Amino acid sequence: MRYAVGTASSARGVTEILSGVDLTARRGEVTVIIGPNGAGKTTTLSCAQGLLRPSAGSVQLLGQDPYRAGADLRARVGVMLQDGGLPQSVKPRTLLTHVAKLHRDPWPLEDLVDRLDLSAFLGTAIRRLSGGQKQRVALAAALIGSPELVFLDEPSAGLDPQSRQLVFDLIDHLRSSGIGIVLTTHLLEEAQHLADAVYILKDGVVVRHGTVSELTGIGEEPHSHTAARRLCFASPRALTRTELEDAPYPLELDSDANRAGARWGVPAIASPADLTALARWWERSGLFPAEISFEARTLEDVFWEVSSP
Ligand SMILES: Nc1ncnc2c1ncn2[C@@H]1O[C@H](COP(=O)(O)OP(=O)(O)OP(=O)(O)O)[C@@H](O)[C@H]1O
Repeated sequence: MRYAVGTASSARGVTEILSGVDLTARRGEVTVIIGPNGAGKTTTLSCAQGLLRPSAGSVQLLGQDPYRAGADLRARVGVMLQDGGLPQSVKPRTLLTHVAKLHRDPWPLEDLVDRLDLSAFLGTAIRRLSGGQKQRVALAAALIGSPELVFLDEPSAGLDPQSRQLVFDLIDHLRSSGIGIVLTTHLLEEAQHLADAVYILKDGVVVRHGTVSELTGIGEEPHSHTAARRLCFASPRALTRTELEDAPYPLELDSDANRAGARWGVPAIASPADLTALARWWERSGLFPAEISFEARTLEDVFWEVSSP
């Protein structure tokens, strides 16, 4: 799909926000969209939900065009927006009970309350709740209708570790119940942990997509000769600025300081030639690493690789 908006600021009067997003989310899977601020994640979700109409391409939501579809389709989809979108003067119990009544087969309220630990503030007006409490109420509101598919825009933003775990457990439960989940997050560790499929968006374009294993080159084919690896080495001494600038690849400092014994990471070693380039740099610098190893690459490594200019 593509999505363009008319603005006064651009030369042609139109700004294209999404210019090549091809995304499929499956039932019983967690599809995670990641990307820097302004990449187009929320816009993608809004088009997928039928809140915005793509200017080109098409969107199918449970087999229908969400922009034209009626209330029947909306009732089958749960949505948690980034800004909550909750009525501020209402109490969570009133809100959830009301929304439940709009659905044929709602999620039992007490079960949702337990899973999201809402009981302590069910009777407090939403405007008086903390940010993390509001997030959990917004998630409950997205789920109370027992949707077949849910869109969650940064569901764990601002949550403390315990609440985040509750949300993870609930997402696992949704997945194992066969519900499709599409979510955005800035927490790459969370994306790596939760995702069945990952889409990396940059400037309105999907620049990479696949399973975590496919993107990081780990997991399914650990001995694949083509998969990039992260190399770590322990430096026998601190590296000088000139040496760092001369390195054939950007180095990441894994230790707390650049000193003797510090560990350094090289994110993507993809071939023996890359190793040779690194060894040549060690030779030029008179460095003989005390230890060299390969590490599994993370989604974060891939993210930095594709988001650097
Ligand atoms: N109605 C609009 N008119 C003009 N520009 C818009 C409009 N809506 C969004 N944009 C721009 O589109 C781009 C993508 O916005 P979007 O909210 O989809 O990004 P995002 O990836 O969700 O960002 P974040 O991580 O900050 O939430 C941004 O540059 C934003 O300023």
